[in-house]
Amino acid sequence: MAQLLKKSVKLALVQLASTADKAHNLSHARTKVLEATSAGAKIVVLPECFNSPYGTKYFPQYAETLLPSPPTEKQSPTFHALSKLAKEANAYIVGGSIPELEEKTDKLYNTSLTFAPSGELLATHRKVHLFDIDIPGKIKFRESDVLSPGNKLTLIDLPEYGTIAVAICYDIRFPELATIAARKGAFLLLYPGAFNLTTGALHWELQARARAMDNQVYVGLCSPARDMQAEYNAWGHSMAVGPNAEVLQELDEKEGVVVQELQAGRIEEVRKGIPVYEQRRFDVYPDVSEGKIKFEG
Ligand SMILES: NC(=O)CC(=O)C(=O)O
Repeated sequence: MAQLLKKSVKLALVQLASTADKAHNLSHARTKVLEATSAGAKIVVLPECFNSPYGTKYFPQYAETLLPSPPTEKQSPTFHALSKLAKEANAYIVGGSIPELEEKTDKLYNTSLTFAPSGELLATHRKVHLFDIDIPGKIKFRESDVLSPGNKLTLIDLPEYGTIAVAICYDIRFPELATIAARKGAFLLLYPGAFNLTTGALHWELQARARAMDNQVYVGLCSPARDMQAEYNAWGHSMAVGPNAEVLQELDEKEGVVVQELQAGRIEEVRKGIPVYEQRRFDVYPDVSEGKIKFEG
């Protein structure tokens, strides 16, 4: 059987310290991405809301318009900055996420853009599951007060390496997405995400390792660096997890870059050792990757 990851590749998770200044954030992202690609990374991931503060009141203020595609420089400076950077860095860039305004409907989304080394936009993922939680005395957050949810799963073919899946933060809590992506052949699940001091301590590593373990694939989580002056304090701890659910590398809460080699053949080795892939009982329960699944917007 063909290997899911066709050849070994270095993945970079760029944990950025972002500010309220979008232009600064974009140029800082460029510096850190080039640092990662100088270390050999060919797939580079940025954090959720990497060019703005994270919070419902900021989404309208920082939103960019992506449709019709390609947008003008004025409609989306981030689209153009990332496209140019992918070309300059000669790498795939999974551009974390940005607030998006769809002008036609006046709806806002939390959206991730992935670019090829040619600078071409390969895929757009709008966060499917909105982050609405209320843990008394700890944290209340309601993305749905201002955002609308995306309506599709996002699988992206990187011709030299194989298929990756991109989803955003709270999406990781819904294992169906990960399972469908893995059964459709993804070797890597990527989640730009900004957990916080409450949920990060509880679930960040657990979610990453669980998605890797359930599916025997690589998982990458990329957070903003923690800023205790900001209203929302991100957890940090960007991490790369292997197909045996082992944490391969993890940052602390400060700015930093993980560069991790993903090994061709490792997924198959893990699946051979613990062959749950062949032991599933779809005669007893349904296969969630079968049936009606939306991949197109
Ligand atoms: N910020 C998120 O979308 C999700 C999160 O913080 C959590 O699931 O916890």
